[in-house]
Amino acid sequence: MQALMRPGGALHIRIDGPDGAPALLMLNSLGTDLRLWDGLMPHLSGFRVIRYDKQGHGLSDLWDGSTIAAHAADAVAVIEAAGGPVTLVGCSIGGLIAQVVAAERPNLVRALVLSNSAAKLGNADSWNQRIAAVQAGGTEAIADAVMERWFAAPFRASPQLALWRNMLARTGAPGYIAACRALAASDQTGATRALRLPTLVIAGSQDGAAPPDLVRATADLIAGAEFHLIDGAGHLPCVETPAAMAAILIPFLERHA
Ligand SMILES: O=C(O)CC1=CCC(=O)O1
Repeated sequence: MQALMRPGGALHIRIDGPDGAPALLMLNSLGTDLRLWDGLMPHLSGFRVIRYDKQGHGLSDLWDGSTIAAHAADAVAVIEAAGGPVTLVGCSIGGLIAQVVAAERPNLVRALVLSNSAAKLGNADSWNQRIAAVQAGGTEAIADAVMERWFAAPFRASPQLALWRNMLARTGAPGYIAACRALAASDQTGATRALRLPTLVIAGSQDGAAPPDLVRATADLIAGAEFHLIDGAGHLPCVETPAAMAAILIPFLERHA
């Protein structure tokens, strides 16, 4: 296991793939850890894949995770520790963090992939309601409702659902709440409209958290961005439909990473 020390604590990071291969930095969604990408990894053998647990998630400490800027600073530290420019692949809040890194540190970013993400996700009221529910009952209290947003019905009927539900329900309330506060306060619309780098945007037709129209509206902000809809996928296509996601992702990475 590998740790990256930050001023406030340790980030759990993992790097797979050959040194010298084009580097990808994977940025996880809310309530998940770096295992989010396990299903996609067999498709990414030609790349150096850098993953980490964001603050308050997985094995990483929590010290300052209540702003997107703090999470973006962690992502920049991971890129610098890994030695240089990467393609960012962010899912949901991970895509929001990616947009901030791309806007503020363009020299560190070759290309941008936003999966099931947007320049603004949800609104302050909905995040504050979620924070109140987690304060009252922990992440267990919201787990069933979140599974409905994460996955389409066929995946929810599979045995794997229990494991993803456990991942969420075992995420500590402080880290989860901090990330919700970051989401409540974040709107990247202006900065994302100014992005000028190769960008791929992916949506899932069954996504209950970042519906396709919202995701497409963010693609429309970025000059030249490619938009793809995965039919039948929910909020986490890297889990639910990794082969379909790879069929979109790999040609883009071969051109731009
Ligand atoms: O938990 C959800 O509803 C889905 C989600 C929103 C932001 C994120 O990262 O995941």
